[in-house]
Amino acid sequence: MQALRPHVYWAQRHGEIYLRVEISDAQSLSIGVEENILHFKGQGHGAKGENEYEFSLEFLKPVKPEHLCKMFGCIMKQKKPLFLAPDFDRWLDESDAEMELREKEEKMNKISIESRVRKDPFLGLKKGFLFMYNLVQFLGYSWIFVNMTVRLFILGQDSFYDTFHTIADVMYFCQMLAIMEVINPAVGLVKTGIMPAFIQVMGRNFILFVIFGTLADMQNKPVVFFVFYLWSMIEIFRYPFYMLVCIDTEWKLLTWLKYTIWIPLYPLGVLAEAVAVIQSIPIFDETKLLSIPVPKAIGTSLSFSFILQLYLVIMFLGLFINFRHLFKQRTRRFRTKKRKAN
Ligand SMILES: CCCCCCCCCCCCC[C@@H](O)CC(=O)SCCNC(=O)CCNC(=O)[C@H](O)C(C)(C)COP(=O)(O)OP(=O)(O)OC[C@H]1O[C@@H](n2cnc3c(N)ncnc32)[C@H](O)[C@@H]1OP(=O)(O)O
Repeated sequence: MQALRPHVYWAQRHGEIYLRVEISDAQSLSIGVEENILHFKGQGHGAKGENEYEFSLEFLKPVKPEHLCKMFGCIMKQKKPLFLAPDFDRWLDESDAEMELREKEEKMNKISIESRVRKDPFLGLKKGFLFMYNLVQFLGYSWIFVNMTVRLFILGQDSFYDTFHTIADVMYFCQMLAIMEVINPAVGLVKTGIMPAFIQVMGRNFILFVIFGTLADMQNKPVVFFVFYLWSMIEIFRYPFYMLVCIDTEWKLLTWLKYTIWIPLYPLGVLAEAVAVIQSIPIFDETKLLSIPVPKAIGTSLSFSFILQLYLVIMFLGLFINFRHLFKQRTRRFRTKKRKAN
């Protein structure tokens, strides 16, 4: 008895080929691959009633028997045999297939990220700590910003002259606490570089503790107002943004502000700090405060103003490093968001 060919439905997706052989009550099935040829043999109820059915299919490339389902590209070498029909139930056109592949990849990525995240038993504690840290900073800087704004409205320009005496204690507290921003990436609490945080925290603390803190003559200058106001203006957006990060939430407007408002504020902040440094130079020269003693052959002492002139150069280097860092962070943030939206 000559074996008959069954109806075979064929569908191909990116990494898989589906062959559906239309035989019911199939028995004595023998399916195998030799090099690039698939052999099928079986008995059952098919297109010509109860019979033995068999067919062979030649593919373009050899197929390992253990990888029967792992074939790529256009795999059939011969012209489509007459008994082979497309299986539209499983059929995906190219864009569907691509989309399915992308969805699969995204699912796998999500699973791998989730499993990595789940591995950290202290994650809740870390997030709780960061949330509290950001909350305290937010409250501190909000108090500074609101206080300065209210005083500006009530007293006008007069408020410029006693900013330091009204605000300094809270600013000292917030800026001391901000040292955590260097420690956090150092101990792996936040995944970012230490350098930008170090530049910012040390730069600000230098102005606060050395320039304003040690010179009483600097404390009633209007420049204090501008420095403190510019610092607090970014922080009232930055810390609530971080707080939301800690509870896996996002407010789009806040994200946009956090990643955009530094563009005018950072250069203005550095400019205000530079003005403060320049204004302090004659005071340090006059008072000889913090001057460094040198061997008598060279002179009596090295004025601190020399260090300040050096600091002015370092400051613009710091501005350049951090501006570039903030710009990169911004591009990364909005590029990732855009990709997610597409
Ligand atoms: C005596 C020696 C001195 C030596 C130094 C001399 C240098 C002198 C130069 C001084 C120039 C300083 C001038 C400066 O004082 C002027 C001003 O500040 S003016 C006001 C305007 N300022 C700004 O706009 C700056 C704002 N600051 C920042 O954005 C950051 O503080 C900065 C350190 C610059 C960058 O921070 P970071 O690298 O952490 O970037 P991101 O904010 O994007 O965060 C990265 C990821 O980490 C997560 N993260 C970070 N911190 C926290 C936190 N506290 N809680 C929770 N999560 C946190 C964040 O979410 C990011 O993760 P993801 O991307 O997944 O969201």
